Amino acid sequence: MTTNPAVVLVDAASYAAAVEEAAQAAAAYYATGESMLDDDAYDRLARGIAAYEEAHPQDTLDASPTGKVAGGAAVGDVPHTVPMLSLDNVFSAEQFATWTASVERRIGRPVAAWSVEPKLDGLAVAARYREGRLDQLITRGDGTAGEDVSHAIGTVLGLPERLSAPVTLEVRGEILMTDEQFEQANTVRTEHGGAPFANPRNGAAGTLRAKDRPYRVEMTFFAYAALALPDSGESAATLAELPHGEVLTYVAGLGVHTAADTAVAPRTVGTVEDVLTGVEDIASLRASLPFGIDGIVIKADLAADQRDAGSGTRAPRWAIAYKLPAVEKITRLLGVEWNVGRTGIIAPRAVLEPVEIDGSTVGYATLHNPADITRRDLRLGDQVMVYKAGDIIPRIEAPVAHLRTGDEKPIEFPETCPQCGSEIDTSEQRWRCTRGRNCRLVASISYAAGRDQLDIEGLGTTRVVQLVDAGLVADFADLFTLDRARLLALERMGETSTDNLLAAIDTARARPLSRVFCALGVRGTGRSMSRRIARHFATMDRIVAADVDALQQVDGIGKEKAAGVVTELVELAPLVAKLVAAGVNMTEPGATPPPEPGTAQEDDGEDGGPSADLPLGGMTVVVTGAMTGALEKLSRNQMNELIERAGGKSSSSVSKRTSLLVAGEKAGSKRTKAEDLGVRIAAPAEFAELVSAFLVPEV
Ligand SMILES: NC(=O)c1ccc[n+]([C@@H]2O[C@H](COP(=O)([O-])OP(=O)(O)OC[C@H]3O[C@@H](n4cnc5c(N)ncnc54)[C@H](O)[C@@H]3O)[C@@H](O)[C@H]2O)c1
Ligand SMILES: [Zn+2]
Repeated sequence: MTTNPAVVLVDAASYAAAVEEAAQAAAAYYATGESMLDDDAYDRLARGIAAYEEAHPQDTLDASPTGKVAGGAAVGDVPHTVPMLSLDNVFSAEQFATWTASVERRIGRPVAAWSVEPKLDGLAVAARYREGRLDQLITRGDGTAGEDVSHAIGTVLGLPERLSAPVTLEVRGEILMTDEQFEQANTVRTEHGGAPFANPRNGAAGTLRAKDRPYRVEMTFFAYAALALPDSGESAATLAELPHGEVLTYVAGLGVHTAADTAVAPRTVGTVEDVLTGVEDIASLRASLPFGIDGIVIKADLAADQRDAGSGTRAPRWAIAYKLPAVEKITRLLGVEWNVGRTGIIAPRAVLEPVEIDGSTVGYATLHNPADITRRDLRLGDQVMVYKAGDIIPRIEAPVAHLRTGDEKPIEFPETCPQCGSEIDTSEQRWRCTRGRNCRLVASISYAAGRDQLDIEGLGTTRVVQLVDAGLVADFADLFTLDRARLLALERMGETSTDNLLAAIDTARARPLSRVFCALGVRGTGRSMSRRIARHFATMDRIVAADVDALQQVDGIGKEKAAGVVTELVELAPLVAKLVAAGVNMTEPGATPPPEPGTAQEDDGEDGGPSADLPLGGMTVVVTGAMTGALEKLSRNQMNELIERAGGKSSSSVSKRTSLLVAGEKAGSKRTKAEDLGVRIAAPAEFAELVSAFLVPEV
């Protein structure tokens, strides 16, 4: 397990700036939970500060967070009877072994037993019980004194107002929000016009201190220690002598909540090896827990071992936090995509500024449903807290509302199905395309009939929906065998429109292979890639027969894409067979197939391959502005097809590698750029002449 690198501070000025930033962040973090940094960013800053101080001890500033509980930021006026300390950290099994050795050296004997428990990600509080009644709730503060937050008594699950026995003692533990409580809290807050909490920890920090709110939100307490108070009486001796594990059992018996009833219950073990097994167990359960943990705490279990190890000013020497990598980062919400599933469910997905979390780069997060977006008050451009642990799909916890600039924009919801264009059924929380399971079919047929594919005039989405709903087509090959009489029976299909449609479909039967292949909708093969594939293989048979290696011969296809295409083509084989049977053209005019493997390769003496004799052989051509003359009627896609038929490569942007810019009227920035770069520029008429032999009327 590794940690992210520390911030590197190069001089006294950047050190001072870092100290100030850390102090501000910690103050915000402990007061309201509204820090501008995520924990990982804060920890990297704090480590950078500590490293600088180690190299330049004389420069150390008073405000430095190093060695202080709560980074020196928290305050309070209720003294603790025994300091409430922080914990030192280790990040690996090796560091842990080094630490145990140092404890054992200090106490002069092996540690008798270890307790292993979750490091709960909330905030520490001390709950003072007098004769079984909850009397006072105090925060950790700076470790020596904390704030009185007794107003929160009664709002925290697991911290009963009455114990099952009239004992006097102080229970210490963590107050947090479970995932469910967090969701609940943000719902209530946004309903009251408030800003959502960025994550459960901030929610707990903000809620614990808040008074006089018009609503109540619930939190949960987990005890992890108990100690005697001055008037504890005879239980004082018991508490002072019980091993840690038994203290937890004792407080649980009094009715206080501990982690014992969770999947990561505290355990007591004898060896370092068993500790590490426990660490792994807890770490592996992290993603599935209904509350957040940020590590595992390991403690010497026996009171005598703890006493002999003692404590420093910031942390005890008998306990350590085995930190787990940060699973939350702040990043920006760039956009929302709406994807349609197999059954027509329309699911929003957040597009994020890519951020590294726990070793992987996260660029997307789930958003459940539109109501969820509204409820969480997410806006485009928001800084958001993103959570990703283990194999779970990354999710947005909440916007970091205090980082808003005012430039955030509302998220727009689609008005029609983003896949097929039909109406959306918004009656349930999860929106659904009214075409349901047929949505994909409608979309794939509409795509196949589209302008850049088979270009079937008169076959728009509405008509496709009609054909699909009437059960006349189950894939786009069925278009070619439509029955005139059944078409006539449809609503709004008179003789003329029926015959026009059938004629348009018949014309489409003769489209070049590049378009027929494009119509299949294989992932990653849009217009220009389909043309490259069709020109390379010349016939559908060869495309279908191509293996991963053969496909990689096509410009722009890497191993991964090739494998994807091969797999999809296997699935599409029945559709292709149906198209062949329907008499659809399966060859690319003018393309020469690659030599069959095994046959002697003909050497034409040029490395440019077959395209070398063509007028645009080896050239990269960009088209801009309005085409005129012989080229006037050609769409941009058809222009690109023409360029490729004539042996060139079409591109959409001008660069140093552009060989020729075809610039029509109203050519703008591309022309200027070509002039700047000295790229050859041709007018449409000049270009038409150059490629006249390839200017065949489009079939
Ligand atoms: N984002 C920010 O701006 C910001 C600012 C300051 C601190 N922080 C974060 O706070 C952390 C440091 O805070 P810290 O000093 O509170 O220390 P800590 O969270 O690293 O560890 C000590 C605390 O762990 C808690 N704890 C949880 N489970 C426990 C258990 N089973 N037994 C004992 N203790 C347990 C206790 O509250 C204890 O005080 C860092 O992770 C840092 O990233 C963030
Ligand atoms: Zn749809």
